[in-house]
Amino acid sequence: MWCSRTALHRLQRIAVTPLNITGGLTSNMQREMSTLPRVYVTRQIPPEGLKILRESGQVQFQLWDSDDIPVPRQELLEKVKGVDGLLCVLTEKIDAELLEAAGPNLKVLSTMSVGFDHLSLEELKKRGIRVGYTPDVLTDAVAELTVALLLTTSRRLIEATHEAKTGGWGTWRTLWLCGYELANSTVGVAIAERLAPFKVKKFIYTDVAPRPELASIINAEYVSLDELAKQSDFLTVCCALTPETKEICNKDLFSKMKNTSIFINTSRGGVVNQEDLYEALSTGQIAGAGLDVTVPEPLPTNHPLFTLKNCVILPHIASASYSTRNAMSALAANNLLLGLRGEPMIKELKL
Ligand SMILES: O=C(O)[C@H](O)CO
Repeated sequence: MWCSRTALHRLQRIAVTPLNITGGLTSNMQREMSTLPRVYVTRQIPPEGLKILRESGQVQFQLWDSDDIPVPRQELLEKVKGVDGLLCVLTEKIDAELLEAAGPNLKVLSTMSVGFDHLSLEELKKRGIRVGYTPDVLTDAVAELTVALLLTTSRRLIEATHEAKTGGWGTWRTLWLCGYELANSTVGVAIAERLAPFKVKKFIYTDVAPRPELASIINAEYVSLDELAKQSDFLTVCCALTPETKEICNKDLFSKMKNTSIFINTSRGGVVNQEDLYEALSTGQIAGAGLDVTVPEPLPTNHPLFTLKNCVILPHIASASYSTRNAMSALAANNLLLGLRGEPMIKELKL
């Protein structure tokens, strides 16, 4: 079903169901719609984004009308043929095969994500396709979840509720289910503002270069990755997955961490070598890990990491609040429309 605002408004008057839209169109309406840029949306995105697309009057779009399963690859390759714009989520691999299938009309790709490791940037650049993405609008939700995951892991909340529910709760014991406190700790982070009230002693961070404007807000010290590993009581990872950061959290890094340290990852599973992490957790090299992201996703339920009491695993929900997902959806829709109009996007990746 291809939708545009004008056609929809007129159709409301003749009260047909959406599925009958194409059949109910007059030839004028069909002509009007057929001149609009065609867009394929690979997921049933949250309502704010869909509303923007629908009411823009600027595009006709078709969508994979489900949030429960991703569009099958074969279907996607068919649907993108000849489109001018594509709005995708992080489950779609946008590579040479897909761009070939889409053909030369494709001028704009908009992903409803801050991460872009599912996009082949080189192939997009080669074809002059502009790329929109959704940074910033999810920062609060991700920071909140990171704090929740950090506290859940360090204070062993999953183990504790399990014990309470399954009869493990005997007498009050002096060291039972003890964890690690944020108070007086050193935290290597990008969520520092959220953690400041917990009386953290020191914030440290690493990046390709110091970021004094940001660091000064929270009084964080720039250190090397080695120092970050050595000093952090809580180490949180929030970098993009790129060839440079692939498996940057590996045996070498874990071996430098204190065995009382907690490792948190809310970025991409690919920045961690999971075998090395399993080793570090099971041998007591580090105290615990909280992961919102893994390789693969979903992580098979028989994966060794699930057997560890000191590993808390969430199903990639860091940005999952209603308001944030709607904001991401709206930003992705607006990026797409601006791109198709040849205007600067609100958030555009520099290729
Ligand atoms: O890349 C993103 O936008 C996030 O991982 C989604 O939660």
